[in-house]
Amino acid sequence: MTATAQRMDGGTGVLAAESTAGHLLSATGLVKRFGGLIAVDGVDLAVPANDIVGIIGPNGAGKTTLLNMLSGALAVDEGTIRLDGVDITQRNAASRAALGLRRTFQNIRLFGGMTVLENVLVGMHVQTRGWIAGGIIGGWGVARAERAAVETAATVLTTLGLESCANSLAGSLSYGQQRRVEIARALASSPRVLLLDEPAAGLNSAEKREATELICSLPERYGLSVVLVEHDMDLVSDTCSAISVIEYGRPLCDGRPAEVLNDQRVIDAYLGTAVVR
Ligand SMILES: Nc1ncnc2c1ncn2[C@@H]1O[C@H](COP(=O)(O)OP(=O)(O)OP(=O)(O)O)[C@@H](O)[C@H]1O
Repeated sequence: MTATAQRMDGGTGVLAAESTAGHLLSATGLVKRFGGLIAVDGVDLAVPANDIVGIIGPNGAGKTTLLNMLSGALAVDEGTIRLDGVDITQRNAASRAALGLRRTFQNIRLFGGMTVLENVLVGMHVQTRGWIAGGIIGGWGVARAERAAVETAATVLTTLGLESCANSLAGSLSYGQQRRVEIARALASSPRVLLLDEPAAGLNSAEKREATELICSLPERYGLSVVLVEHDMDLVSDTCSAISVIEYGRPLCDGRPAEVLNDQRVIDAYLGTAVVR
């Protein structure tokens, strides 16, 4: 059974506005205003452990704003975000990252003039600082902590099929490989929840298939949950066990992919035609 098939058959996630308790990541009543514009208006989210949930909606619906609030890049105007039951609403992005909430960006943000390995190590700095401090206190020495970080980064690159690119400049890689490096960079710090903002944007169909396989494999391989914002409905329906739809910042509906992607409200607001599966 492929990773995709496993998700389609075995996903247990339920994204339910009425029940966010007991989930790894949950948000209730999130609101974000930009002046007079309400970009996110009362959105709830419930992400079970080891699951993949999707957030879809038309351009400008508020999906990236929602991810920015979850990651801590944007302050929340109203609402509460909890990670494993702990209220993280007032914590900044670095603090949330240290607790295991990591993200990738819609626009690739690699350092093109640095190697792939260096990019991954930079992304691990929140954790490596801890390792280095622990190393000094425990008598390890900085060099050993740094070696451990390099080994972890190299292992993630190998797992993602990027070992042969480790010493290449990130800017010299194909678009698909760069997106993969972004995910590797987030994975190297052992996140508990990974927020992916349009990971298939700009990919060709072969790269999209690879991205689908990779995303499907993440919960089992890394013991994490994924929140996926994406416009590619094949990727969404092949990876997510539950989808939430937002329109004009407000929740439109949520449920399993087959239900949501054939819901007339979603077809009218966003898809145009049903996605029959
Ligand atoms: N920093 C900001 N200042 C003012 N308005 C903003 C800001 N960021 C987003 N917006 C507005 O908030 C609304 C939601 O934007 P957002 O980028 O979250 O939508 P989206 O669903 O991610 O869109 P897309 O699918 O095109 O990426 C839009 O009307 C956008 O113009």
